Amino acid sequence: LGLSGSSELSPLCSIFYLMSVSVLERTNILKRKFLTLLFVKTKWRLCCVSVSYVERCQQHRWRCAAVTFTCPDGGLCQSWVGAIAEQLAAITSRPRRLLIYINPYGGKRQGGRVYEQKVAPLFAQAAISTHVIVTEHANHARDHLRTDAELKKYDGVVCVGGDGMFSEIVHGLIWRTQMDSSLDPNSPDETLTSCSLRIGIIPAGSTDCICFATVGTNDPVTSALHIIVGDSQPMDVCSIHHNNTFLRYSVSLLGYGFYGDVLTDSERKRWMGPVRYDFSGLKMFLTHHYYEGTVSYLPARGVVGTPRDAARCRSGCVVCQHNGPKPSERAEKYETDDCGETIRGKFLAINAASMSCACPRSPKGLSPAAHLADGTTDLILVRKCSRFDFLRHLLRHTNKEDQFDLNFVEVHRVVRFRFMPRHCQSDSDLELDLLENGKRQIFGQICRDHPACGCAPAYSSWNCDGEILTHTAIDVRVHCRLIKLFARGIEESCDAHPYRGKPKFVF
Ligand SMILES: Nc1ncnc2c1ncn2[C@@H]1O[C@H](COP(=O)(O)OP(=O)(O)OP(=O)(O)O)[C@@H](O)[C@H]1O
Ligand SMILES: CCCCCCCCCCCCC/C=C/[C@@H](O)[C@H](CO)NC(=O)CCCCC
Ligand SMILES: [Ca+2]
Repeated sequence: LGLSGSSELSPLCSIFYLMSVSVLERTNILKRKFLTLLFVKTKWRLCCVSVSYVERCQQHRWRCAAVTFTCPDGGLCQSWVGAIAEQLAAITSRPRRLLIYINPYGGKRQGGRVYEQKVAPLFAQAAISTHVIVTEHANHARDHLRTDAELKKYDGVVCVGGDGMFSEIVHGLIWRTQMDSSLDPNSPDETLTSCSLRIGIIPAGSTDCICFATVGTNDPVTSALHIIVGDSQPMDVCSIHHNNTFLRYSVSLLGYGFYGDVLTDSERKRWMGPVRYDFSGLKMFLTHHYYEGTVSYLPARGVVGTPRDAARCRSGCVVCQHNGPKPSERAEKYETDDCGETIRGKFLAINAASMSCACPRSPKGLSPAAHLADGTTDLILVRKCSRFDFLRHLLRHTNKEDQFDLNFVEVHRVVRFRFMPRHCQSDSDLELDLLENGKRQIFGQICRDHPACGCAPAYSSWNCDGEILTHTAIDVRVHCRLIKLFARGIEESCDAHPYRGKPKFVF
């Protein structure tokens, strides 16, 4: 059966479960329509073994397929089943028990249906036991993971929802892990402990950028299959602090200015569903606000790769392997005053992308050459420019042109950065600010909504993986490979893959 050695990437594709391996007696076969043909063709008393496996399809999608082997001898058939069962039991990376959180209100509100119809049957066939919690309010999953969940009982945690739901799981798990290690999450210099439980994402949100950028598609069945085969993909996480107080973690986009404003505006339009981002995106593009401030950053040293590379982070990425955490280096403390480079200016957007942030809206992402697990984030600064130029920059996220090849855009690969909005910078600035704010408090809302008056707000908000941050002055630090996903990174072009399409069986 081609099961000898590691079956993970055999020409049979990944034979991934045994639950559906069944020995069917003649009477059963008669009842099953799909096997009628088999029965008709065969004259002997018949035994069958059905083996399910993963088949690669187009655009990084995976599907479950099955092949049925027939055998005239019941004893031989049982020994096949025994041999396959032994091979599967030897694969320890596959999860047996999962804790699952479903957000019934994410994206198009289809999370519950998607799970019941597409995912639960696969988990059942794969003999994975599940404990399912349908969340009742925001932060339900995070708080349950922080304190109540009996994590020892599980091999992984799965969220059914979007990036916001994933963020809840990340916050719950990281917090719990640091508490168990007696670490202080409020200290930005703490070397955090990596979470041992892997996280699975069944995409059912509006952007689903973490799923898209780690799997290559937003497809619940594909994600379920990556969980079942026990894939593992480490991921960087940024911690965000304000005055030595922990605010949040970020794994994808941390954006001030344009993306912060889009998020703030779109939250008021949640009832629209995913299309809210298009409305708010257009509105904020027309509003064209810029923000003043100072960005200081520590460039990533001794790493391979730059944000302008043509190479992409793909399954088994050598850049991630090379740059992964090295005990002495990653424990290094950066002195508070040593913040490498400083840039002061007027920005339409300040974005930090810890991974590509590829999503259906932008298939190559905000920073196409960013890496999932290299311990760095790409800091993208878009300076004040004309609407026309900003549109050129934005549109380049959706085509093959380089969005960084513009004189008002710069990008740096960093391990830590800080942002200080201009009006927070000094006492004299603060006085000026108070004076200006007096006017703005009266006109603030009007000015946000009526840009024609020419009075722009002084502050934007940070969009942290789709959540709004409460502070503008922040200190951001990358923690290399703090979490792991049930994923393997995007595989090289599926169409060129030797195992794509119908597998060939050698008997
Ligand atoms: N039962 C619930 N009721 C209300 N809100 C919830 C519930 N469960 C989770 N949430 C919150 O809903 C928010 C959005 O959910 P989710 O991320 O699943 O979808 P989305 O925002 O549409 O997608 P995306 O994040 O991909 O743009 C999350 O921030 C989460 O905290
Ligand atoms: C006027 C022409 C505009 C063309 C713009 C195309 C640019 C698209 C880039 C998309 C980058 C998405 C980054 C992902 C961020 C997620 O962590 C976050 C949570 O789901 N989503 C958003 O904030 C939602 C952000 C949606 C932004 C539109
Ligand atoms: Ca990274």
